Amino acid sequence: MSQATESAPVVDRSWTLPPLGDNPSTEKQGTTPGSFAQRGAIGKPLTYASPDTPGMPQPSDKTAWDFLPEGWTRTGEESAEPPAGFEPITQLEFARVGVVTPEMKRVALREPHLTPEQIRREVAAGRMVIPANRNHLKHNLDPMAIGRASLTKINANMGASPISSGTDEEVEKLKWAEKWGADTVMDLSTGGDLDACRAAIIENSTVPIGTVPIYSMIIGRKIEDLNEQIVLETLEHQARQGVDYFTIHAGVLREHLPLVRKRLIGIVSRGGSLLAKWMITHHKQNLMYTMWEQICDVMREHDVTFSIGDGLRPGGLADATDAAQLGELATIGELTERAWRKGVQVMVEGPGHVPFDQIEFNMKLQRRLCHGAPFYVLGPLVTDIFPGYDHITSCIGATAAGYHGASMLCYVTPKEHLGLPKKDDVKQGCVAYKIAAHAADVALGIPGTRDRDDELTKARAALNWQKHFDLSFDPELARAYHDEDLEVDTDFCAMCGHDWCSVRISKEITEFFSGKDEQSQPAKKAIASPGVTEGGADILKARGNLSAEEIMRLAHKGKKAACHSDTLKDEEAAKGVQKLVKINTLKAHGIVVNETGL
Ligand SMILES: C[C@H]1O[C@@H](n2cnc3c(N)ncnc32)[C@H](O)[C@@H]1O
Ligand SMILES: Cc1ncc(COP(=O)(O)O)c(N)n1
Ligand code: MET
Ligand code: SF4
Ligand SMILES: [Zn+2]
Repeated sequence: MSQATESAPVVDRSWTLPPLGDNPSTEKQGTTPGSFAQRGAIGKPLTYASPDTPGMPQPSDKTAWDFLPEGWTRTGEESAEPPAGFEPITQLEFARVGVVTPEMKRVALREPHLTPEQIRREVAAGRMVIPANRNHLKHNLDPMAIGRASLTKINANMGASPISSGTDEEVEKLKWAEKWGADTVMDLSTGGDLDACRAAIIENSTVPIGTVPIYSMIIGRKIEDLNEQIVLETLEHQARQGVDYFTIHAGVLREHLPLVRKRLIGIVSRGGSLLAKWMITHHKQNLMYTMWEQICDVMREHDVTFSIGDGLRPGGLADATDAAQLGELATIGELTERAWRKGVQVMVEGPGHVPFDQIEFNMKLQRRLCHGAPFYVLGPLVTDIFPGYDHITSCIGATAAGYHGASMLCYVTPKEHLGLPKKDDVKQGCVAYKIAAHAADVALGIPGTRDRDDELTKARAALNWQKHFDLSFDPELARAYHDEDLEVDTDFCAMCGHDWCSVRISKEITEFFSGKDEQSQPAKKAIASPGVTEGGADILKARGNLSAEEIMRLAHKGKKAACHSDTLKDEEAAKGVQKLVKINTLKAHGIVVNETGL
C-alpha cells in the first residue's frame, strides 16, 4: 500500500478560473465570482454569448447594415442615408435613420440593463426585433423585444384544432399564458372560426401575437389550390387585423426535398409539409420563396415581423442537423438578407428535436448564416422517449439553446405529440420555459438577472417561509406543498425535521452570515401558516393521496401556532415539539378535528 502511494505520480491540484463574464447579481451577493460566459459587450455580435466548444462557427462579420435597401447610401459603420422623401414605417427603418421610437423606450423601461439607444442600435443591426404591428399597438400591445442582448423570451402556442376547443377557450388560454409569463403567443388555430379567434386573441392580448398564415389559406380549399393571390390577400388581411409576426416557410425549396427521403420522420412542420406537397403537385418552386419581395412589401406596410419558418426541422433525434435542415437554414440566411433589404424585421425559427451535444452547433451556425438575426427555437427536445413529459425533455434543450444563443424559446407542453394542450398544459409549458429562459439569462451573466434568486436564497436561509413563497414563481404551489406536511411556519420543514435542519444549524452558527440578513428575518415566534388557498387545496387534491377531510384541514386559515424551537428552553422541549409536529400538526395549532386528532 505504502509503496503504491510513494510511486504515484504527483498530481497538480491547483487551478485557474477561466476568464469571467459579468456578475448577474446587482449587489454581487454570495461567494461566486461571476459568469463563465463572455463578458457582456452590448453592440457587438458576441454580447451575452457562451464560450465556444472547439469547432464552432464564428459569428458573421455582417449585420443588417450590410443589407440596406436600394437607393440608400451607407455613411458609416452604423449609419446610412435613405433616399429623399423616405418615410420610415418599421422599427428597423426608424432604427436605421437614427430615431428612438416610443416602443424602444418602453423596451428599455422593461429591461433596465439596456438603454433606448442601445436598443435602437441592436434593432438597426438586425440582432433585435420589436414585433409590434401598428394595428395591434392601437389595442393593448405592450411592446417587447427579442434579441440576444435582451432577456431570453418564451412563446406559448395555442389555437383551436378541428378536433377540439373554440374561441372562448383560446382567449382563456391566452390570459393564462400571460399570467404564467409568456412573452409572446402564437395562434396556431386550424379549426373553429379562425378569423374570429385571431381577432379575439389580438384584442385581448398585451403580448405580441404570431400566426402561420398558410393555415388559414387552406381552410375550405386543398393545398393544391393555393395561389399567389390567396397568399397576398391572406397576409394583407391578417396584417390589418394586427398580427405582430408571421411564420412563413419560404426556406423549404424543391431541391431540398430529396434530402428528406431517408429521414426517419420526414417533415414534421405543418407549413413545411403542406408546401412540399404544393411544390410536388405543381412541379414548381415554393411560392413563398418566389413571392418573397411581394410578401415583404405587405409586411413592411404594417410592420409585421418575419419569423422565417423552419419547414424542414428535424422531428426526431436521428434527423437532427441533417442536410435537409442545414440546406434550409442556408436559404433562410439568404431570405433574412432580402427581408432586411426591404426594411422588414426578421427572426428565424429553429429545431425541434436535437441531441444535447448538437445544440451549440445549431445555434452558432444560425448566428453565422443569418448574421445575428434573433433565433426562435422550438425546444429542442433532447430525447424522444418521454411523451407526456416533453415539456421537460425540451426544457433541457431550451436551456442549452438559450445559453448558446437563441433569443426566444417556444414552449412545448406535456401534450406534445399527443393532443391539444389544455389550460393546465399551458401553465406547465410556460413554467418549464420560464425556468429555461431564466437559467440561460443567469448563466449568460445578464446584469440583475440573479437578484431575485439571491433574495429568495436569503429568505430561505433565514427560514422566512412567507418571504420565501412570495419571491417564488408559483407561491400558491410552494405554500401548498409546504403545508401538506406542516401547517406552521417554523424553523425547519418536514424534509429533515428540527434536529437535522442544516439551514437552521447554519443560521445558529454565529460566525456564518447564513440566515442573518436583516431584511429577510421572519417573525420571532413561529406563526401559523395562513393556510393554502382554494387553488392550493386543488393542487394537493390533484396529488391524489389525500382525503376530502385532509384537504379541508390543509385549507384552514389563520389558526394560532405554538411551536417554534427559538421559543423553547432546551433540547428536550424541542424534541417534544418536533414529535408533536411530526405526529399531528393540528395539535400545534390547538385544533381538534376529531377524537383521534386526525
Ligand atoms: C410547432 C408547434 O406548434 C404546436 N402547435 C400546433 N398547433 C397547436 C395548437 N393548436 N395549440 C398549441 N400548440 C400547437 C405543436 O405542438 C408544435 O410543437
Ligand atoms: C417555434 C415555432 N413555432 C411554430 C412553428 C410553426 O409550426 P409549423 O412549422 O409546424 O407549421 C414553427 N415552425 N416554429
Ligand atoms: N412535435 C413536432 C415537432 O417537433 C410537431 C408536430 S408532431 C410531429 O415539430
Ligand atoms: S401532433 Fe399529432 S396531428 Fe400533429 S403532426 Fe404530430 S401526430 Fe400529426
Ligand atoms: Zn415533435
